[in-house]
Amino acid sequence: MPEAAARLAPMAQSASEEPRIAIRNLDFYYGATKALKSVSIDFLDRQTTAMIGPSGCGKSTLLRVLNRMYDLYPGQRAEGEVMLDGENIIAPGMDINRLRRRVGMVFQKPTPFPKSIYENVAFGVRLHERLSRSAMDERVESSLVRAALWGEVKDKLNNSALALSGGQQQRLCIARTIAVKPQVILLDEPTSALDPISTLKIEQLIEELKRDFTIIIVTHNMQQAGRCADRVAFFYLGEVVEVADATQMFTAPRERRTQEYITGRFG
Ligand SMILES: Nc1ncnc2c1ncn2[C@@H]1O[C@H](COP(=O)(O)OP(=O)(O)OP(=O)(O)O)[C@@H](O)[C@H]1O
Repeated sequence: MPEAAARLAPMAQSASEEPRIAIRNLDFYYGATKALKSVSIDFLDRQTTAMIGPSGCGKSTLLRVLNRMYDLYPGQRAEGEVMLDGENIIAPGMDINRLRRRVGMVFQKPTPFPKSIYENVAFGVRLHERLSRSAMDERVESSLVRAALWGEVKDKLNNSALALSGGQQQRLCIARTIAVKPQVILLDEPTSALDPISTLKIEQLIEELKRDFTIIIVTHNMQQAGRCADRVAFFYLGEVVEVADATQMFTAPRERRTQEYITGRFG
């Protein structure tokens, strides 16, 4: 790991069987529509879990619960337990700013701010921490190094982020996310708008980042789930049908519906 990246890494331990997030009996409603039905699942620390399933099965809804994005919309509500390090994050009274610092999100389409490359990374850090100029420079550099973008942008940090390619913009969004030192990173189909080379770079990045973060990725791409994930969860009609190690999921799924989905018989 390059020196700047090592400075950002909170710890270097092997993957753990400890759940970072433990969800029990989670129901989610869009008004009268029940989009998640009694979902129970653990997301393990320093592992990548892929959520797969046909369109409309509730994958994005679960991501939206994990950083309480639904809070902004009247009529949307979650019931049950979503424990992050022992704290129920869907309970009233949860500090949403603190939660969003702990749970970062990268969206399907790259969403850089219309600001410089430097400011894109520094902006979120300033919301949470007061750093000296040199400490901020160091944070920006280490985040860009970890997002495998530093070499491409180090001489143009003051240029607009919007002038970067789509793949570079997505890595910048990952740098922006890790700069605030979250515990969990949510990725909602992060490569669906990217070319194969950029996709490969993001997948390599995910592999590297899981040493320090709990990663949850939604993908429609079975090969991607196979390449990136330690564990895979199959969702269908708002329910978790099966959670298994990636190898087992793709070679010997327990449930008939999982097998039908991963072999392309529906979805
Ligand atoms: N804003 C909304 N209002 C009402 N219903 C919604 C809303 N967003 C999603 N839903 C419904 O909730 C269910 C789950 O949707 P969700 O977007 O979580 O599925 P998904 O598995 O992520 O699908 P996709 O793979 O197509 O992104 C679907 O039945 C969908 O129609």
